[in-house]
Amino acid sequence: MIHVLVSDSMSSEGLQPLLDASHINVVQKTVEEVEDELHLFDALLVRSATKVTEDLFKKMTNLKIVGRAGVGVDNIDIEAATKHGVVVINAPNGNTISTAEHTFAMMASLLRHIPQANVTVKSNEWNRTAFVGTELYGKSLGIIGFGRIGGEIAKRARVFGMNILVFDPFLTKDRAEKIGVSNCTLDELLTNADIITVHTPLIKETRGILNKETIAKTKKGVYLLNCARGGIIDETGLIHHLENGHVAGAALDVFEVEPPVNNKLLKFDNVIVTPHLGASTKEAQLNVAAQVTQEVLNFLDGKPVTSSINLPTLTKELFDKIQPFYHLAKKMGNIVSQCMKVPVQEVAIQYEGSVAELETSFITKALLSGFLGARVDITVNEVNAGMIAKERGITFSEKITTNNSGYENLLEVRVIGDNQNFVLRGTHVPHYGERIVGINDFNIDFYPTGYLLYIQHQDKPGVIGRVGKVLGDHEVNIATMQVGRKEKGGEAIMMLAFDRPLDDTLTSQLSSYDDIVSVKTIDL
Ligand SMILES: NC(=O)c1ccc[n+]([C@@H]2O[C@H](COP(=O)([O-])OP(=O)(O)OC[C@H]3O[C@@H](n4cnc5c(N)ncnc54)[C@H](O)[C@@H]3O)[C@@H](O)[C@H]2O)c1
Ligand SMILES: O=C(O)CC[C@@H](O)C(=O)O
Repeated sequence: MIHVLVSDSMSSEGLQPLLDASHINVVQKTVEEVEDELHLFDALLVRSATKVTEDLFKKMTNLKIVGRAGVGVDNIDIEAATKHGVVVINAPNGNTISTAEHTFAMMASLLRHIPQANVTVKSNEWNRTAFVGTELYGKSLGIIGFGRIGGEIAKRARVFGMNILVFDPFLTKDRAEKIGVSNCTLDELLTNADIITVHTPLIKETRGILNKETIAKTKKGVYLLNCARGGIIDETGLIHHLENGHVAGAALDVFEVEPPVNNKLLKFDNVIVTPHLGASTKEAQLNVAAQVTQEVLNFLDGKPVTSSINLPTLTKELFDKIQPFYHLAKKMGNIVSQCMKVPVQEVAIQYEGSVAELETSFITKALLSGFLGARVDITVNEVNAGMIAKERGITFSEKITTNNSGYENLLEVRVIGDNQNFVLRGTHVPHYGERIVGINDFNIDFYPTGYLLYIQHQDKPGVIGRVGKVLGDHEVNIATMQVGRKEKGGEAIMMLAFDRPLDDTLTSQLSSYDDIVSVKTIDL
């Protein structure tokens, strides 16, 4: 049974496919309510209320995936997720329209004083002169962060006859041209905009992008909006410029601390606020819940996820192509690790032939996770393999080569360790399967599975017979056996496969023979 915890409120219609799956147990409770059972859950679905911290990852020892029903993942410690090998996915576009519409509604409300006027009429006042507003038409709207939401706001603003100024350091010329906007510098936007709205993620570079100094560069009487994340507009800086009258008004859906506690911003008549409602529509909640549900179901079924934050994203088509190499790479990493029981400094992977045209970074991570999984005592997978390698001082690299060694596709891993190097080559033959075709300088051909015995020996008469006799004496049946040598009478190797693990006494006995250089067991 797979256990999924849904710890924030979510559209039950969106969650329905998870609720319907007979092999999945869905628990809809807060983290605090299931404190004693946290170690059971395979998947966690959240909105913004649950704080997914390092501490929570430590408690959720079985966790494999966190699904964020929304865009912003600032409530999830991505670094900790990666370290613990947990995939994080989000629902990047399910609430774009709702948030753009909310921002627009806030902008219109701010300039026409609708919330304030509403309160007075309901208090039996009829004060028309106090609420003279400002038109949006002809005004310059500065959009900081021109992604999905920023783009939708621009479309709406154009219909309202507004001029659009955009600041986004990552905006491509193509996208800007397609939407008909031009990217300017932050200073140009600040000095020319009548209204400024922020739509970036909350990251180091955007925290306080509008602050006491930058707001001072804006036009006197500017209007500011934040429907993205609290902290993108620094609240202290904003308060300063509301008090001195430089800012004419602000509309805030988000706060540095939510819900706001003793927040001075709530005292200004020209500040209008909503309780983080940008994505709160029936449509957006259904969209985001349905998106993460589908992604989590795909992931739990071993299918690719398309909106991962800490994994390369793959389409189903690409994933199907990669899968054979993914499994081969994982086994190759595992074999090398078991053959090289010494400290390792470098793992270099080379791709040749058709495999080189695929998303090799994913295959590299699979190989690395196979390699590290055999030598560290924590969960290692494609998510955290790079980070764990780095922590342990192991550098890794990948290279595409145009060499042609005769295989349709070839993966080669070269591992450099203390006084020892090891090279392994593998290929995947369609409709036939994975083959290991080279160990160091030896050509060989075996199927990497089960219990293997790798023997380095001298190419002399009687060695193979002696190995066979020892195994026979111990009643061990050899499933398959491959031999390889460089030259007659020189160094040679054997790779034997068995149906069950071998005793240490047997491998010690084999190692004691003069013509046998080394004996290594490999369990796959
Ligand atoms: N209020 C809500 O309920 C609500 C709902 C949805 C999203 N959000 C917030 O809105 C944000 C934007 O959502 P989106 O879907 O448009 O995201 P997005 O990823 O499509 O767009 C973000 C844009 O910010 C830009 N950016 C990054 N760093 C920048 C910088 N230093 N300066 C300027 N621009 C920068 C990126 O290039 C990108 O184009 C999200 O991160 C989320 O925090 C809030
Ligand atoms: O869960 C919510 O309602 C807020 C979501 C929103 O902030 C987001 O980043 O997608």
